[in-house]
Amino acid sequence: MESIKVQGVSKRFTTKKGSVQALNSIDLAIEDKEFVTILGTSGCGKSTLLRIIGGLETASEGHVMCHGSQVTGPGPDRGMVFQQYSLFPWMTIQKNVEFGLKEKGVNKTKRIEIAKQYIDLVGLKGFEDLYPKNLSGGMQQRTALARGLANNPDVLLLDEPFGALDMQTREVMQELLLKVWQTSPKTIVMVTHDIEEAILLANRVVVMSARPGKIKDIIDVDLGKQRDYNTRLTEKFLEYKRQASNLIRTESMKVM
Ligand SMILES: Nc1ncnc2c1ncn2[C@@H]1O[C@H](COP(=O)(O)OP(=O)(O)OP(=O)(O)O)[C@@H](O)[C@H]1O
Repeated sequence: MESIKVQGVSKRFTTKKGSVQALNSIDLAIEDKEFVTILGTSGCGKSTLLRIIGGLETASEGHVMCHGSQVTGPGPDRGMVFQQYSLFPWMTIQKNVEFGLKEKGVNKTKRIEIAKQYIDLVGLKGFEDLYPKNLSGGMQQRTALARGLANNPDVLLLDEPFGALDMQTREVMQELLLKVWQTSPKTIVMVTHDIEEAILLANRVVVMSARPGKIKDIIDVDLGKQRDYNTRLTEKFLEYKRQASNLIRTESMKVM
């Protein structure tokens, strides 16, 4: 069953300084419980595409369907996690993770239980009563991920969620996300400019061309579901990396 269907989506931004064609005729169908990563050079329109799927931005042409309904704005069926973790600074970690559940009307006992479960999953047990400012960037990002997961949306949209993290924390978070997807699969669409991350996590990598963003190629990643850090060292992984790197290099040359 299709989860997301992007049909003929183009986007032009008009500002005082002129207009920018960010996306050009994007067609993309994402199956239920797929993990799709969107890879491309800086400025090719990755975030714009994700924001249109999330309903935070409108398409100039075309539309997006989510489980058969046209996307006209943000909705609880699509959760988003951004690079800037956008936590509420006046709320504790526990309250931040509970926030979406409260909005959905989940009763107090249940939401405390669910929030604790996800705080535990992202390795923040014991930090529940602290405020975001008391945590490192990596811990804040883990909180944002826990909040996104706790809401249990049908579709999780991730915009460079690990972009600001140091390499080691980033790898831990990638494995964590893989574990979550392996144990409770859901549709995930993630924007990244990290080729290895895109391959390690996804079952399909969408490679975009330089602006105006179009889909240049889609790589089917056949690495099985049980992946971990060592998967990066396999021949198959390196072959996907070669393929994606060549596509990206061609596009980067066009920009320069
Ligand atoms: N709100 C906006 N107003 C005007 N132009 C915009 C707006 N948002 C994005 N753009 C432009 O649209 C193009 C695509 O931007 P977008 O952020 O989607 O690219 P990206 O691939 O996510 O880039 P990066 O990898 O650098 O984050 C860029 O040229 C950007 O400057």
